[in-house]
Amino acid sequence: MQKETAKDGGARTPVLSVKDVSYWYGAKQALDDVSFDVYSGKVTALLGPNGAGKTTLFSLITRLFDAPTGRIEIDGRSAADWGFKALGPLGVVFQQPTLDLDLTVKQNLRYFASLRGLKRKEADERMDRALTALDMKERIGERVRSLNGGHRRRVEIARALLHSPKLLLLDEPTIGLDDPTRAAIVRHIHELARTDNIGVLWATHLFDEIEADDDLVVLSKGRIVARGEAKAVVADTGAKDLGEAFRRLIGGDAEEDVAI
Ligand SMILES: Nc1ncnc2c1ncn2[C@@H]1O[C@H](COP(=O)(O)OP(=O)(O)OP(=O)(O)O)[C@@H](O)[C@H]1O
Repeated sequence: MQKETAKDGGARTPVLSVKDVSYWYGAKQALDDVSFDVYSGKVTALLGPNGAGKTTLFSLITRLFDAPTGRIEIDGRSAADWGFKALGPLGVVFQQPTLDLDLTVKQNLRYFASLRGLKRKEADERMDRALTALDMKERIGERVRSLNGGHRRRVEIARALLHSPKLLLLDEPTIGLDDPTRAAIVRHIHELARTDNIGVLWATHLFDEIEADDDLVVLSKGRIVARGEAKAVVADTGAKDLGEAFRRLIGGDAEEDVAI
């Protein structure tokens, strides 16, 4: 597994390591030799326009598909060697919501906790903690149907945190939300990464969701075109901000829906 030297001189081990991964849908290549790492306590933003390959990458990490080439390790374990056990340290929020609208927040979370094998007392404690971190504790008894989009998203994130994952995958979790709600979720996730030492991989096409200290992976047409701390990527391109850096990096692949 690749290691990286931290600023204090110590080696840090990635909680997610993606190495030389390629993927084809028939003759169409969606990912081309993709390699990067995600570290504990940090948000890694996966930035790319529509069609760059972000969802395909998430499908490979979560084992919805098998990677025909390369290796993916979560907390040092590859699913190729460990099967679905390798996914234990993983929490996921997919693009499409998957809550049961007719159940309350509590019922949804309890159901998920039981699938994860958590005992009732432990599940309730963790539920409490995750909902508090996301400012949703007061809504625990409400039916999900009565919540707005932003609050439903927070419940999904709380659910993904119940089993104390070391790695959290978020596939464009703020899609369809208004700006203040987006900003609140971005802030919560960055705080969670720091306080709970979780490695976060955040797929997005919105520059304002990325902080200067975040790690950044820029994906274009299935290939990584830049990788490093966001501020270093901006400095390396000589751009004035991330938006300009991104346009320079992806050139003709820039699309209008990639927003500053
Ligand atoms: N089931 C499929 N069959 C064929 N091609 C596909 C399939 N799914 C995705 N692709 C293609 O693979 C490439 C990567 O798609 P992917 O959905 O991973 O990108 P993305 O960055 O997640 O985009 P979006 O933000 O729109 O979800 C695109 O060119 C897409 O058209």
